[in-house]
Amino acid sequence: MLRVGVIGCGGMGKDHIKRLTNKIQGAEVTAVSDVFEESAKQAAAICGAKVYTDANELINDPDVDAVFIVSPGFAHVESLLTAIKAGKRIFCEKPLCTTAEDCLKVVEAEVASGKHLIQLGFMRRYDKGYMQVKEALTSGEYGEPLILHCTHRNPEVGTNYTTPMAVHDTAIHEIDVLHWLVDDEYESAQVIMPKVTKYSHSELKDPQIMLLRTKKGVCIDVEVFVNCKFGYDINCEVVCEDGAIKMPSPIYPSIRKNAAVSTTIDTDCFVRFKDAYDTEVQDWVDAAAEGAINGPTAWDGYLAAITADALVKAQETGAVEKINAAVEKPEFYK
Ligand SMILES: NC(=O)C1=CN([C@@H]2O[C@H](COP(=O)(O)OP(=O)(O)OC[C@H]3O[C@@H](n4cnc5c(N)ncnc54)[C@H](O)[C@@H]3O)[C@@H](O)[C@H]2O)C=CC1
Ligand SMILES: O=C1[C@H](O)[C@H](O)[C@@H](O)[C@H](O)[C@H]1O
Repeated sequence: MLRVGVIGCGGMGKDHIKRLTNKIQGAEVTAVSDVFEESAKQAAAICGAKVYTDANELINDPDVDAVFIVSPGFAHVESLLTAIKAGKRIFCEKPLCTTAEDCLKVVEAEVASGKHLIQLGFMRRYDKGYMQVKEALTSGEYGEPLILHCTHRNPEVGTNYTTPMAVHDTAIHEIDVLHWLVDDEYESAQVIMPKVTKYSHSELKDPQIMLLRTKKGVCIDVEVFVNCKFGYDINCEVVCEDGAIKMPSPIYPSIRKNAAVSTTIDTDCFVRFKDAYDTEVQDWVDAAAEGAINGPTAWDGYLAAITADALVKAQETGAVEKINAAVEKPEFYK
């Protein structure tokens, strides 16, 4: 039984604790940590785990074999470096870190440890819809991908949510999954700012249109609209030489009533990607027995971060910004 310590007991943290406690085979939560003790106590009530307010103490607890990092992105780097030093297996929620510089520190530390320790929570690679699109692309039946049209729509966000977060907190999912889909790397980034919705606030330009070009010339547009109000609406269409592949939306009944037809749109990621979270976490637990990592790695997190940094710069300049890795991909990740 893999004994897991969870750092960060907020919305995602509690969702993963319930998952690890009630759904996942081969793991149990033995410790939880949060800087707000009450949050940790609430989480401990779910799983009967030990309560910490210091993440480093949890990481070094001998009853913790593996660490789940679900604190805010800015807090990931310290926990990652501490857990690598302690030789613990790690599942880190996205983003790996909020800057490419910090991601590189983590990559270098993991490589130096000589052990594959980190899986990153880019769960869309485990989503059935994205996997079906990738299967269609890999079949070769539709020729080369040319253009991708995507949306990432949230019903609403809080006043702590700022313009750069649309990139490193939200679009980071598209940044990772889309280059994986088309099996290519990014070359440049640009951001176009439409008229701001009345539902936004002074620190957030919303919506945004993010444009990415890959090294093979595939052009991608991602509409990020985090105050769309109508639902949690994730779409992806790949236009190819011999056809267009549209990712299926979640299936709900079509209701006819009062001379109208309606269906359901999810309202958050926890429902929309529930199966993907379950699959990625089970994969991480199962791989623990072999000391392997099958899912996205810290290097994937670094690649996402250099693209995110370019998009954040493009938010400010409005220009097309180049995307370049500071280092070659280490053999360790090949
Ligand atoms: N994969 C996905 O689709 C999603 C991923 N996430 C990720 O999960 C992480 C947490 O996000 P949320 O739960 O939405 O945030 P949240 O703000 O609801 O919860 C964060 C929790 O971490 C605690 N915290 C802050 N600093 C800490 C530290 N140094 N050590 C321990 N706990 C600390 C806070 O007190 C809070 O309880 C983020 O990295 C976020 O990007 C969040 C939602 C969806
Ligand atoms: O990771 C997530 C969620 O998956 C949502 O899609 C985003 O909109 C949110 O900002 C982010 O925390």
